[in-house]
Amino acid sequence: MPLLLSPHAAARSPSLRHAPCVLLPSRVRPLGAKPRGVGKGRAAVVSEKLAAAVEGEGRSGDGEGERYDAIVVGSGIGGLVAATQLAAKGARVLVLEKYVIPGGSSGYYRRDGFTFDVGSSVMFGFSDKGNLNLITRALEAVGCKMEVIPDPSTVHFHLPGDLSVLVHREYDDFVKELVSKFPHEKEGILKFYGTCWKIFNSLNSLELKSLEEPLYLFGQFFKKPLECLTLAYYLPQNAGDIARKFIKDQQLLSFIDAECFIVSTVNALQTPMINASMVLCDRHFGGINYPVGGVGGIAVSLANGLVNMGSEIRYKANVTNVILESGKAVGVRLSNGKELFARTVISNATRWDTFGKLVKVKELPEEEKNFQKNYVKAPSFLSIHLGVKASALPAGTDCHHFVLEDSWSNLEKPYGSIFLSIPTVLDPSLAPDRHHILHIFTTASIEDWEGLSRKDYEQKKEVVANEIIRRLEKKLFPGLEDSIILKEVGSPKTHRRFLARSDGTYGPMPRGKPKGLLAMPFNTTSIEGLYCVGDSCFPGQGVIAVAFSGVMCAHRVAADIGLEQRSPVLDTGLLGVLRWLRTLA
Ligand SMILES: NC(=O)c1ccc[n+]([C@@H]2O[C@H](COP(=O)([O-])OP(=O)(O)OC[C@H]3O[C@@H](n4cnc5c(N)ncnc54)[C@H](O)[C@@H]3O)[C@@H](O)[C@H]2O)c1
Ligand SMILES: CC(C)=CCC/C(C)=C/C=C/C(C)=C/C=C/C(C)=C/C=C/C=C(C)/C=C/C=C(C)/C=C/C=C(\C)CCC=C(C)C
Repeated sequence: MPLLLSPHAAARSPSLRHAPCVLLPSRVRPLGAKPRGVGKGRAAVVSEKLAAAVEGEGRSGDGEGERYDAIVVGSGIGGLVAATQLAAKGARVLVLEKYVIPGGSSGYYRRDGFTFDVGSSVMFGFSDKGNLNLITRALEAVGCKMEVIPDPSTVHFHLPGDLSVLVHREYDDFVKELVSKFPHEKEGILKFYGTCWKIFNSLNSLELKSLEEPLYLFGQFFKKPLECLTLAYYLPQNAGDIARKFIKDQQLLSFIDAECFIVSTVNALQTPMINASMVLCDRHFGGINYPVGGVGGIAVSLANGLVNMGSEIRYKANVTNVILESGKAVGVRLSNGKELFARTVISNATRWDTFGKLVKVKELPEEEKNFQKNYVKAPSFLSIHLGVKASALPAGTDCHHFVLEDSWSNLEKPYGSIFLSIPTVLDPSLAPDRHHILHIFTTASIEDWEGLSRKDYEQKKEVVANEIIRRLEKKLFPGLEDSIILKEVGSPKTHRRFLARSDGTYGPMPRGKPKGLLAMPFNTTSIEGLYCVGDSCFPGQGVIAVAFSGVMCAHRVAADIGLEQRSPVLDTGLLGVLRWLRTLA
């Protein structure tokens, strides 16, 4: 019978708590490591170090009295990339994670032989070419390489009016498929996606570092003037406006809305053109690649790499305050009262949590008021993890699906559209033999789940999840319900609690129609020594997006603590101009 347990409860059991050190890393090959079974592999050594860190036996005891170069609050991909990039530049970093394993919404949990990804299984940036393979590069920076499985089809869209579009890995196949559905819009299709390629190629030609660091930024303008000007031109623009220049067919425009919605939780008119171009092209350029062993392996590898480079990560370390001295961030206080000090503090909590909870100031800084004027918390989501008998899926089933059955007007409504990933199509090792994982999620807001008794809450999870499963059974997989052997449902409250995200939010979304990415804050904050990283920083939601925010943050922090070149005069000028530009949005 279905189990209704918190999906994250698994990681609290002592045996599973050690799982990432023993099992996931066995699928992670540090660069140059000996094959397994030849001596004591480096992976094993790294794993032991992580185990020690998890147990609180890291290199420097409890760390009280020490002063780090940077303390990172939170070990989401944004926080881990910032931490590992800094460690690779020679900084001494301490990562403090409230939960028991790394990864945040890119974590994992195991149950009854199934390895579930907590969040998305659609991985961009994991190829071996170009400059935008930021996940591959982040791992390489700490000496790791993960084996990946190429996904032959990015997403299979099942849309109103029985419109079915499969996004093939090969761009030409995708265009052929789309043109076959909208032959009268062939030219518009080529022009819209062609514009995306122009932007993507510009992005991919740059060496990606902090856009808040003038020596780098001006250097890039000098080396790649056309590409930088192209990006500057599209920075304040949105995908929906560009699409409307070339395309008239309303259904095709709605398809582009759905394309944008799955990466930004808003329609195309609200999705920055640069972000849309990034995902609509990288899926064909580098392709979508799934890490063998599950998405959770990325965070475990980064945490391993961090420890291996002489820095630290501590779990069950709940930061309650950023300590300010004369208006400067100098350290953090934990819920157990311990204080830890550093030259800089980097928060991977959302900006709402950072400035709503961790930083105790009388008034919200202007910069944050501006952020909250432009962005609201996107709804949270309802997630359903299923273990099913393989017989439920027809042969050749694609890995990722997006389902919106009846009306385009439901696209952005709570429970309106359904995201579905079946990672076992690519990596069968995630489930017992002859079984699959179905990870289903749909947007839902926290208000809908508050104020219920325990019994009503559990009942509601069961009712809402069953309705979503019924819809999938009707649209895609007849007999699905009878094939379920394991079911776990997470509500917005689950996500708020276990991901430590305000209202369980999926990320920031524009309050109205944004000026592209112009209003999105970078990593510095109005508090000296305090930086933010993650999806409430430029360029927003997405694992690869937060990885970029981590790279940018590490570069800016490294310059500020003297590990990279800087010019204080140019810094003041550029940061002032960027602050002013944000107020124009
Ligand atoms: N929002 C979601 O639920 C969700 C789902 C799927 C994928 N994703 C992807 O992941 C991205 C988010 O990555 P991210 O790097 O911004 O961060 P994240 O939210 O994934 O991770 C933040 C980490 O910080 C920890 N944390 C927060 N407050 C803390 C505190 N006070 N003390 C100690 N630890 C604390 C959390 O436990 C969590 O592990 C999203 O943009 C999205 O693409 C998100
Ligand atoms: C500095 C100024 C003002 C001007 C200078 C001009 C200049 C040089 C600008 C440079 C800009 C740069 C470098 C911008 C870089 C932008 C990048 C790298 C953006 C990346 C965006 C990535 C995104 C948005 C990725 C999103 C991915 C997501 C959300 C994936 C998840 C998918 C799902 C949740 C869907 C699951 C789907 C199914 C169907 C199951």
